[in-house]
Amino acid sequence: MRGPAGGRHVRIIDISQRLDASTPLWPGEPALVVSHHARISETCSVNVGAVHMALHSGTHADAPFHYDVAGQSSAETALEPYIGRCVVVDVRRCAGSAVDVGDIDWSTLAAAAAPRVLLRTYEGFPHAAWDAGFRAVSAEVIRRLAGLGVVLVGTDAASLDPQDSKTMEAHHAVRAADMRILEGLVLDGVAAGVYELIALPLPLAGADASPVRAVLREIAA
Ligand SMILES: N[C@@H](CC(=O)c1ccccc1NC=O)C(=O)O
Ligand SMILES: [Zn+2]
Ligand SMILES: [Zn+2]
Repeated sequence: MRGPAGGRHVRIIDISQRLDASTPLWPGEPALVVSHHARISETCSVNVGAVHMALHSGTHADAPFHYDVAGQSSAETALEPYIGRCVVVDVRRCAGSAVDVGDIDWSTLAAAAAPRVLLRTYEGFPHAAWDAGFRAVSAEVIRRLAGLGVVLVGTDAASLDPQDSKTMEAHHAVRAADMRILEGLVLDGVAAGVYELIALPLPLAGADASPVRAVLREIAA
């Protein structure tokens, strides 16, 4: 089938938050501002804008530099982890404050043979307000995923570690296994299963995170 752009028609599921002044922010972070320093008028032929945004707002990729003083910035990190086969795992029934080893069906996960794992914790993404009680991920889950060869872990929560964490155990387990992280995904209505993920960080020099436009493509059966 041919799509509007003339290419083969594949269903693309956008799993990115919309970025505007009401996008929920980590407490104390600066609000997103898109400003315009040129406006179409009699003397100017174009609109031209600039953006000011917190790097851990919206759907984003943490760069290793976020949790490692010697880690790579968004500009330096390889892109391979951010494109390819992934599995969406439904952990909505998880009862604790963090996704634990017992909340995951490991045999189904291993059978998916996907080097990228996205965890769906929310029934519905909290677009209207910051959710301080988001569900973190235990470091043991990260270690188990690393043991299966997973190179990227994503979550619809704001972070892998609890908001008040001082130890950042999940992030450090990610660092130990040199994995990559996506946070703030929107997985509402996304069925558990295997997809192709595309979620590329921008080559922002020195940045500890980058916004991504994260999408899933359905894999033809
Ligand atoms: N750990 C979070 C982000 C984070 O820690 C953070 C983000 C913005 C402002 C402060 C933060 N942490 C600090 O105390 C993350 O996983 O990306
Ligand atoms: Zn982050
Ligand atoms: Zn993080």
